[in-house]
Amino acid sequence: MTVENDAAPQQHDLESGVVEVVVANAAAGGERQVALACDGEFSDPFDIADTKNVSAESLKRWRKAALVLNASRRFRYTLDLKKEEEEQRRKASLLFKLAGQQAIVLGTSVTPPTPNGNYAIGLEQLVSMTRDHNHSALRQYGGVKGLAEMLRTNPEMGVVGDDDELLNRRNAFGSNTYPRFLWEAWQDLTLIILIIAAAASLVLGIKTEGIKEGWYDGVSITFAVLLVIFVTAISDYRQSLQFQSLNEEKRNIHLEVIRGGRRDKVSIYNIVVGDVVPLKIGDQVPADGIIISSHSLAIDESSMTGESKIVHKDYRAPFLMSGCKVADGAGTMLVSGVGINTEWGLLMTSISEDKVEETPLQVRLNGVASFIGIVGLAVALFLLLVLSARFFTGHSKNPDGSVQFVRGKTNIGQTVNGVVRIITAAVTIVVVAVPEGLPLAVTLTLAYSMKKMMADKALVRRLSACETMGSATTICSDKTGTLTLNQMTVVEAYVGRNKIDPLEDESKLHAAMSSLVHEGIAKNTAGSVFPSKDGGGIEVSGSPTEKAILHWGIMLGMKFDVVRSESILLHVCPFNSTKKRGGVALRRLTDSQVHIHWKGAAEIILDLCTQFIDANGCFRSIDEDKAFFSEAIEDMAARSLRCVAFAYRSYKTDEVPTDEHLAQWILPEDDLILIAIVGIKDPCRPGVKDAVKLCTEAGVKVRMVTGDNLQTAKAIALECGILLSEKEASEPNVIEGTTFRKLSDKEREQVAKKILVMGRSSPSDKLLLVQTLQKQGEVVAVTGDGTNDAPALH
Ligand SMILES: Nc1ncnc2c1ncn2[C@@H]1O[C@H](COP(=O)(O)OP(=O)(O)OP(=O)(O)O)[C@@H](O)[C@H]1O
Ligand SMILES: [Ca+2]
Repeated sequence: MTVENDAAPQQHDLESGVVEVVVANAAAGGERQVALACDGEFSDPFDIADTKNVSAESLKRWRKAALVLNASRRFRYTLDLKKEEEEQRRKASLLFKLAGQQAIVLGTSVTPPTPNGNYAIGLEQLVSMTRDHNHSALRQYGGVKGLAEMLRTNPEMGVVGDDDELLNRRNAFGSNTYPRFLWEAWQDLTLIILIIAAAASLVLGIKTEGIKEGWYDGVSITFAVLLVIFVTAISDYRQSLQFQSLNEEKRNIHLEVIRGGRRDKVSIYNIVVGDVVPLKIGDQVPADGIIISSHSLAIDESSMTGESKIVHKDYRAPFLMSGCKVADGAGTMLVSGVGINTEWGLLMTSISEDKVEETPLQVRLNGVASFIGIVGLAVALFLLLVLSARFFTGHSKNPDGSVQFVRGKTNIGQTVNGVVRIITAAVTIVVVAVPEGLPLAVTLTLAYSMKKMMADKALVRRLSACETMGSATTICSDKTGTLTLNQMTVVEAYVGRNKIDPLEDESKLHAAMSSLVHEGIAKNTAGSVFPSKDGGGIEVSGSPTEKAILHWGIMLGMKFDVVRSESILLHVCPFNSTKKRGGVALRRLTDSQVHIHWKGAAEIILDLCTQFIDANGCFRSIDEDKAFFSEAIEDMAARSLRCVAFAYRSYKTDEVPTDEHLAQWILPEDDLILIAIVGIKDPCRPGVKDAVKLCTEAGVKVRMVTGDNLQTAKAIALECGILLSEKEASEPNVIEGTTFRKLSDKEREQVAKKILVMGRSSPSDKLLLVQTLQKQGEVVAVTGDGTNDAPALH
């Protein structure tokens, strides 16, 4: 699913932080989706935790099947998710090792490349190099550059990307899909007991009462059993179909690739070998590949290795594995393996899925049903023993008073009849005791509610979420993208002390000044500007905030490609939600000067500035004017604008770290010179006010927890009814993340309940609030669309 998010680098956040109920927003054309989570398991679509029932022996037994009946439905009293997850990770890492050994058998020696159709390298060589992380092979193929050449792709422009070429690549190297298997199982103790009982009744009935009368019991039990089996099977089958389509949807991540110099959004299934894919924090590595360029790139490989370990990747460790997450930094990769040819694909085909999950209520009811069944069985056995003992010791009498069994006198036929009567009584108890319909009723109810929610365009990933969500007492919602539309436009801008009005009017700016503005916008961005497909206009990619800023740059007359080519990037410190700023270091080609540009939350950047540039292009100390800038920011924020500031500093060329130390360079952020401040409008989502009101009336308290400026948050909260009046908008109802963080545990508990708006919160502040509320017995729902919401959602 595509999630547009403002917090810069997250596009597939949902995949990184999933999430119980996913509500697709119909109004936004299904493009935007909001995730709700309630206290549950944190897994992702590519997560090993999705898979169950893996064992070495059962590996062999997996069959492809569409019909999924739930295995071991009866004897699970609790959902031990933690343990399950651990187990799966263990199994996954085992498989991973096995796969590794397999690869070794394939041979790690470097085979010279053999041509493959249009390409100078064959599938086998690519696969073995990628899977083994074979550095010497990569070196022999000429590094990532040489490999790109062999694969007929350009590290900057990507593949040409027309349909024919993509098809060729798919034919030569496969496509990025892999077969999935469902774990077929149906085995249900109560039903088995009933089937045996039915058979027994049939035999006994016919034996005691003859064919004509005796079949009633047996056949009616069989009928009941069949009815239950059919209804359960049909509902499970439909449920599994729904889950299948849902999973497909969930896995169908859309991501940016560079094709023909443009940034295209394509489905993960359409990635081909040779594609150049930009990666940023929160993204998932969509296929196996090799790094072309990277800046502080760190990858979370826990989904592959089972150990939760963040690995740093650069030209020294250039191999990326599909299915892993980008934990930090940014980079671009060259795809060298897709689908079944990746480590992940291998794993996926060997692990089955048991998709039908149970809610806690279902598990408990199943437990009760099983328990009653077992008690019934035990009582029946006990009865059987007692009656048999009585019968064979001559204690049971016929209605006429005669003893039923006398040793030596009663003939075999009569004895058998007596025993059969006893067994019939026992079987009757079993049949009566087994409450088969109980779990079935719950399954049907849930399936029905799921269907209803689907009709409302809400995908329920975890059935238990419906139950838990129903008892939520409070919602912690993020702002950007959930309460607001995440459609941003710059509506106000200051360059130096000058308010730019109209926004495209650069005429009052000093030339040096506007060149710095252009440099800051075009170089310090994770977004991009490129000609649109039809050739006429231009397109802008990136997070909504980045897009808004780039659009403003274009309005000012910035030529993206020209500005980009005027300097070389030395180092990037990508934006993240904790620091709330991102920076780059660049060397200008004209005068070899090194500039370090920062861009981020306005008041935070302003605090780092010691100077600003005045109308004549001269540097001036900021001391006297700081109040002016602070006021400008406050004023924009109070009108619900998001404020972003630009600043820069120059740096001594000879102090720039050498190439091998460049990756570890911590960009200096003191003594900055303020360039510009912009106010970005992000309108409230229509209907939010009513939704908040509905929640409040239902007794669910809505709180806003946002990474944005407190004033902006306050203004939006007033707009959408989370804050009812200005009067309410004071501490502790409205609080900054840092203030909340610094409180003692005790104070925090007192404050947490009162918080309605929390601004400038880091991802861990969001989590802290949720945990504090949970500690007080609240059932907390979390909504969010960004990686900054992931810990709290989890
Ligand atoms: N690409 C960016 N570059 C620099 N600064 C940014 C960028 N995007 C956002 N900011 C700044 O960081 C702040 C956003 O922080 P964060 O990502 O934690 O919150 P968010 O996801 O936008 O909001 P919410 O938590 O409500 O969804 C903004 O107020 C803005 O000033
Ligand atoms: Ca958000």
